Amino acid sequence: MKILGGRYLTEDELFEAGVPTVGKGVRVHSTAVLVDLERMSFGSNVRIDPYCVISAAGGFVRFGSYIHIAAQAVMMGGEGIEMQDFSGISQSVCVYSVSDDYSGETLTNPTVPRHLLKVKRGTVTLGRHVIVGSHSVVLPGANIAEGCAVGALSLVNEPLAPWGIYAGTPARRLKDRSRNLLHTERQLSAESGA
Ligand SMILES: CC(=O)SCCNC(=O)CCNC(=O)[C@H](O)C(C)(C)COP(=O)(O)OP(=O)(O)OC[C@H]1O[C@@H](n2cnc3c(N)ncnc32)[C@H](O)[C@@H]1OP(=O)(O)O
Repeated sequence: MKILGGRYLTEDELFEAGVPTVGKGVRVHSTAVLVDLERMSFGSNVRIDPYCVISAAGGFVRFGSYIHIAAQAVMMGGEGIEMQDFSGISQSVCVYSVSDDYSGETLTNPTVPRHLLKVKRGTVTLGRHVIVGSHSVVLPGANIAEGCAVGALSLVNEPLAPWGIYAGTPARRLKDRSRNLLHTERQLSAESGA
């Protein structure tokens, strides 16, 4: 496939740049901005598309295997973000493990000295087989359990129970999600000899 504009960096380049743990088949687009590589880890078959911004500063960002981060996604891992195997976020999804306090009790934004801020913090885990639709926002502590799908333009502000299809602002459970994909996962394992 010919691509005009940027290129995908490989796992070897990431390792040389300082990521301590990188599996096989990892591709990170050269326009993506990754902050604090030493606090990141990558399983195998991870793809990060153009213009993503991913920060592990002060926390961590951990990617399992078969992970897709679509273009222009933002991940703020100051408290810690984990994406488990086969999870993915679509274009322009924002995942925050830290957020300013919007109540008006304190000043906000990172130009202000830290001791005058009251930042909300909470690790975020996207469980196995989670997919989050385009332009959604995931707030600190809003863990998304295994097997969930989140619709486009949703706000996830609290933990979601497993194997549901959720959507809306705030996200509500629409229905259960099929588990047939687990058969396909077994097929993939068989085909790849894993
Ligand atoms: C890397 C990539 O993946 S790139 C592609 C990115 N793709 C996306 O972002 C697509 C995400 N998909 C969606 O948002 C879908 O609408 C889904 C998965 C949430 C639901 O799809 P379906 O299961 O077909 O449900 P359906 O369209 O029947 O909708 C069910 C109800 O939820 C509502 N609904 C569907 N999607 C949303 C949404 N994103 N936000 C709010 N409400 C929604 C529908 O209006 C409908 O409401 P009603 O029962 O009152 O009429």
